[in-house]
This record gives sequence, structure tokens and C-alpha cells, in this order.
Amino acid sequence: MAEESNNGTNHMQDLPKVLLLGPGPPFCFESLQLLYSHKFHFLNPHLSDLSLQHFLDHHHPPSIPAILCSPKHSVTADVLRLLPSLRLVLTTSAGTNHIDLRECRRRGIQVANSGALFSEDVADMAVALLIDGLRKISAADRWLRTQNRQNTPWDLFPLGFKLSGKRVGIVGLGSIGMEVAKRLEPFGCIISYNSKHRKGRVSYPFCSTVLELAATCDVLVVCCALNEETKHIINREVILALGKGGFIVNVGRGELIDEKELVKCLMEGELGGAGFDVFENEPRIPQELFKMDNVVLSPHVGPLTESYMNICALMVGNLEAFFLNKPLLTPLILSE
Ligand SMILES: O=CC(=O)O
Repeated sequence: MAEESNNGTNHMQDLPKVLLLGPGPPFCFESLQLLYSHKFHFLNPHLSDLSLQHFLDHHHPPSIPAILCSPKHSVTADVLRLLPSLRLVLTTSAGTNHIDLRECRRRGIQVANSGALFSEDVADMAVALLIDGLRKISAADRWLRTQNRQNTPWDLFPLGFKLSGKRVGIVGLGSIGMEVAKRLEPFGCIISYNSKHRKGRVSYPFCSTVLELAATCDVLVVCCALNEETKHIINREVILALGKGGFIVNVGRGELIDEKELVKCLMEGELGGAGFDVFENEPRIPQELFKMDNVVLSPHVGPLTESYMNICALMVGNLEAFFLNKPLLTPLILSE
């Protein structure tokens, strides 16, 4: 960390530089700068008219050791190439699919994410989408609002589906997946899972493939990390294996599902319903979904609760640890 200068004040040029690839999540980068500009020299290329490359040319890229980004900004190999002294990439998200992790590893750049900060919130959202879909809450709300239902017998509204007894397959039993399981068990759901590896201390049945999981479940909750192996892990074959009464929830990343096939399956009646907080081409949503009452949509707000108030502190904790050569608080890639 920067030493105090002789007259007891920190000069900005002495502070460690942190590049903010913004604008970042609501209020996050603003609060960070308001609270911590005495500790770090934050650089804001998004507030400049210059391209990132030109901005960096003006700010001596060899002296920038750290980046803070959000999922809206890809940290590609090209971006990394502009920063020869980079040693740390921080992201405000749990997902890291916007970061070229392979290149970070190759260059010995450490990476940290939001850890489990939002896991409960995202799990709440998964369960909410599932209950909403099965019990048709949003559909009922629309039904009441869109026409004057005071004069329509309410028993004309279609039957919903029970949550208890449903066989729920969790795709990705990380910290979000575990929170989903923890929430659904008391509802009487029967949990099983697929993950990259069988989890040692977990008693839920493990399926080695998503296809096998789908074939033995009524519901899939998708919450694994997006990477080369998991892109379109939910494909047509998996959807058909889940079946006509099946329900899919996605709170991970849109690209985990082959969205085109999913829309097709929903239109053909090959899948019972779905709840999405994430989409393949955000902010674009396939128009067909807007017409489906068996689909619940939400605009990628799973992590957006008051938990966000803690993201600044977590990011600063990681920055302080890094500049003091201490272990990162929420490491994903450590230096060798
Ligand atoms: O989508 C949000 C996250 O990955 O935290």
C-alpha cells in the first residue's frame, strides 16, 4: 500500500492504480471512489471519450497492476495485452465468463470474484421463479389485471402444480446450488445434482451427466458456471429427456441453455414451463417468450438486493490484501 509522504498526506500519484472497467453495477464504482480514493488511484476509462487503448496510453499502462470489472465488460486477451504490469483482475460478479481466465493463468494474473456474497440472493430468485412458474403467480396476476375479472368465475383460472414431491435436479452444486437445495428440501422436493465432480460431503444423489439428471427429474435448476464445457449444457436432448411436464429455471448464464431450442421446445409443448433470470443475448429476449403464460421472466436481477452494499467492502478487501501481498479474500486464480 502507498506510504504516507513526508508531510503526512497521500499523493494520488503514489497510490496504487486500479483501472475501473465501468460503469459497473449500480452505485458500486461511485461509492468505491467516494470512500476509498485516499487509498487507491482509480482510473475511469468509461468516463473518457478515448478508446481504452488511447486512454491507457495517457496513463502509463505499465504502472497499472489491478483491474476491477463487472460482467458487462469483457477482459479479453486483447485487453490484457494492453496492461503489461497487470497482476490482479477483480470482478463484482460471481460469474467470470467475461474474463479470459486461461490468459490470466498463463500470465500469472490473480483473479477474484464476489465469492458467495450473492449466493443466497440468487438461490432465492431460483426458488421464486420455480414457485411462480409452478403456481402460476405472475400468470394469475396478469389474468386479474389485464381483463376485468371481477365478473369472471375465478375457478376458470387453470390449476397449478405442487412443489412438494418434485424431483429437482441442480445443475452445478456450487455455493448457489447448495443454497437452492437447502431452500427446496424443506418444501419436500427430492434433490439430486450434476456437477463437474461428485461432492464429497453431500448426500444428494449425483448424476454424472445432465442428460441422466434430466431423465430422472421434474425440474432442472441451472446454476453452474459458464465456460467452454458448459455452454449449451441444456440442449434439445436434455430438454426432451426432462419431458413435457418438466420445468427449467436458469439463474446462471443465458448461454448455459440453447435458447433457440428451448423456445422451440416450449412452443411445441415438449417442455412444461421455464423461469429465467438470464438470457443468451441480454438484454434481448426471444419475443416468443412474452406470449407464454408458462414462462416467468426476470431481467438478471438475481444478485440485486442489499447484498450489493457489501460489494465495495469486498472488492476493497481484495485490493488491500493484494497490495499487502496477503491472500485474496475471494480468490479464483491465485498466483503460482
Ligand atoms: O450475474 C451475476 C453474477 O455473476 O454475480
